[in-house]
Amino acid sequence: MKILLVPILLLFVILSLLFLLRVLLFKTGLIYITKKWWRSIEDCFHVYQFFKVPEFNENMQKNHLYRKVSIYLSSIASIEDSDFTNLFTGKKPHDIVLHLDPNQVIDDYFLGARVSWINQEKNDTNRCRTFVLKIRRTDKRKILRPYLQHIHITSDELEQKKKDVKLYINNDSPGQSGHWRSVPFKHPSTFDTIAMESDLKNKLKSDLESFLKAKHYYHRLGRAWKRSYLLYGPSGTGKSSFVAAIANFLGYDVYDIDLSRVLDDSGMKMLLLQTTCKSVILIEDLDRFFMDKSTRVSLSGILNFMDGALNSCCADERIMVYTMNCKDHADPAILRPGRVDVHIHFPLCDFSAFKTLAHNYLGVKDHKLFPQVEEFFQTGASLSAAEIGELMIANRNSPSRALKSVVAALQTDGDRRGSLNIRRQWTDNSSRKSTDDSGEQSGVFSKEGVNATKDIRKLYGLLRLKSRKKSESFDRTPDSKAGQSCGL
Ligand SMILES: Nc1ncnc2c1ncn2[C@@H]1O[C@H](COP(=O)(O)OP(=O)(O)OP(=O)(O)O)[C@@H](O)[C@H]1O
Ligand SMILES: [Mg+2]
Repeated sequence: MKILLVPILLLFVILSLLFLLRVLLFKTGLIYITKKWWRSIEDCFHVYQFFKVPEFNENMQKNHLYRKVSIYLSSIASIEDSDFTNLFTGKKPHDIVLHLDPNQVIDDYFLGARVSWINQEKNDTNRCRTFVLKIRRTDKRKILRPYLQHIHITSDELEQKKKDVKLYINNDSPGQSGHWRSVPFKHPSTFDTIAMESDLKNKLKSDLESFLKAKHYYHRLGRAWKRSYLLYGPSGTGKSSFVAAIANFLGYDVYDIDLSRVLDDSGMKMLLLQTTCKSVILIEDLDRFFMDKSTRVSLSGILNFMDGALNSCCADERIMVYTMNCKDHADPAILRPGRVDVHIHFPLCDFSAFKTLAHNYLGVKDHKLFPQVEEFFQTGASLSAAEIGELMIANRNSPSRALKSVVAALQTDGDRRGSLNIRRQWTDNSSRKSTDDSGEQSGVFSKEGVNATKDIRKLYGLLRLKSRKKSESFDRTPDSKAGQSCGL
């Protein structure tokens, strides 16, 4: 027995010592000191190359690579883990930016290799600042080019995200065409705040994302790298808010064209020429253009504008958005595939959109009045999201009162606009397979309805209750034909 006790005791002592050592290393920070020592020993066995990125070139012009490296280094994880770092407020509220201290060194890892950056600052009269990249000679051939490319791409993306979005408004005066005025774009609308079928919303988001990646594809086809969306539907259903959500999602500036202020077709061309890439170009209420003959722009002026026909450099990386209340008055030439890639219908509210609004505006996910509200929607009554939103804002302190006021408003929805909006569809024609390797689709993204006479509305509502599941499926409507015609 005694013979066994000694090794057990020994094992216990060894384990306790190891445990204590672990606590000592990790709790006191000795592990970092050990790692540092190990690294400096390791460094002795490698040959390094140094690459300087000075802030200015020999002509004292700014070196853009310096700015990109600075943006990139502020974003990498190792700056947060470094022994010390400078914290500054960013451009946006609550934004905190990390900056290297003079002569601070931080590590970065790329394709399994470790590189170091030194923020070299000379305290002479010119206060010349340089980033120095230290890279192992053995890694240089493998990673230098892709690493620099990675810095370019990452810093561009970060800049795009941080950029203040601007709203441009055209301001033509006699003798001065193509003049834009800008103001900061502060619209808070995002894809999360828009009440819209989540499937449709996700499809639109991925449509935008795949467009962004399709530069080479468009150029290979000899086409302007642009994507155009037609948003149509009754007033107050979220068309303008959706444009703001697109701009906020992409970080693109918005150029909002007021056709009544454009002097002529050449003014229209000048406006397009003055827009910058990475922007949303918006023409609101395009249907009014066909009814209101007072505008000085001709149909061909509009068509050329939509095509970005001047040349692809002034239509590249643009999202064109047109809004309308109704497509009926639009010239078919405007709606033809290529001019409008995607048609999105914005219907009046249905019960599911109402629930999203109740959640966003009142913080309510469920309520005893919901079944009553649903019943009204099923009998064809409906209101626009704007109308429901206003009622909810006015009664935001009392969800019950807010919902009662929505019920009362649905009760008095005399013209039963909602009955035109009964069936929900995502018209997605499988024959319209994308030819775009980025996976983009053209088509109609719509909720569309059928006409029902006043007398059968109630009956229809009951029937719909039974056949609801069927009507949720993909369906074809006159719009889906339009979608087919847009097919890629
Ligand atoms: N689908 C929606 N989701 C969330 N809010 C909405 C929605 N539709 C409208 N709203 C709210 O209603 C108000 C008006 O919406 P918006 O201006 O986007 O409508 P619109 O379709 O552009 O109307 P119009 O055709 O009259 O220009 C906005 O304040 C917006 O917040
Ligand atoms: Mg609008």
